[in-house]
Amino acid sequence: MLSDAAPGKLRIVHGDVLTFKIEKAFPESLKRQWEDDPPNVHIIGNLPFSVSTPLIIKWLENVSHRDGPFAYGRTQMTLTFQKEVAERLTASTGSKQRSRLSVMAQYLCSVEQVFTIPGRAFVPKPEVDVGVVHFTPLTQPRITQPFELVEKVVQNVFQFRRKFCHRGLSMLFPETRRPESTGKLLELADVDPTLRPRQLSVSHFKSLCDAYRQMCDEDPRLFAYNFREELKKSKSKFQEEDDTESTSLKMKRARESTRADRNRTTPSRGPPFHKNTPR
Ligand SMILES: C[S@@+](CC[C@H](N)C(=O)[O-])C[C@H]1O[C@@H](n2cnc3c(N)ncnc32)[C@H](O)[C@@H]1O
Repeated sequence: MLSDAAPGKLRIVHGDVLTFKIEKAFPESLKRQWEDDPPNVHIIGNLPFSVSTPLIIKWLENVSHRDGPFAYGRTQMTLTFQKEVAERLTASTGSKQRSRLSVMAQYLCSVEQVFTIPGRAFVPKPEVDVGVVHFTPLTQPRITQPFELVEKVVQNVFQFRRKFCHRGLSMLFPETRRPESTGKLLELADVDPTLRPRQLSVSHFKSLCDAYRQMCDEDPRLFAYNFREELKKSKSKFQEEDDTESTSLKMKRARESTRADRNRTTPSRGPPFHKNTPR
């Protein structure tokens, strides 16, 4: 109905925004250089919250690779989120809402919460208020390391959000050399180990990512290290040891009970009888 009312001006595509190839949806002529003003392509979305949060992570990665919707240049986005998520996306250093999402969004984009829509404005009324957030990709990202590396550092720091930042950072390194490597990282980055994750600015994260990159270049196996896998391996090793121990314990118990059985049954059979002994 809408596209009939605006012939040639409106095209409605029925599809899944998570898989739709926006980079093929508009004419090539709309493409701009990255450093130019944003192109005449604007993404506006009011999606379910279960879609908008994974989508913004995917789109931030696209910003860093300059592909997907950002093949046209610095495509701007205006999207709705649950108010708390909107606050996390825009949270400044030191604020209570400061999180992984704040750093990942702000190192790549200028992010602004434009307004809040009260839940009562919707039918049916959602449980929460809605935040409208505007993103413009930066001409120069504030951290120049690969997205995957930044994501790994930021994620490790924020997994212990109430502890000092050295706690989360230490998990970037294998257990056997955790204290020395964490010390080296913090020294190279010149970051105070007793800062809490939410006190770290984007430039702190830049220094940490640059230092971690230097350490990964010195030891090419380091980036692939994942403490969760180490934990899983050592858990399954303990489990195996546990299993072996309980198997040998079971076998020992079985041997003991057979022996006890034998001892218990022998007397019941009575003394070995002699042929001539009357029974
Ligand atoms: C909150 S409603 C918004 C409706 C309308 N756009 C508006 O602003 O009033 C969310 C809409 O997103 C659609 N939707 C849900 N998941 C989607 C997905 N993966 N891809 C595209 N649309 C989706 C739903 O069908 C629903 O129409």
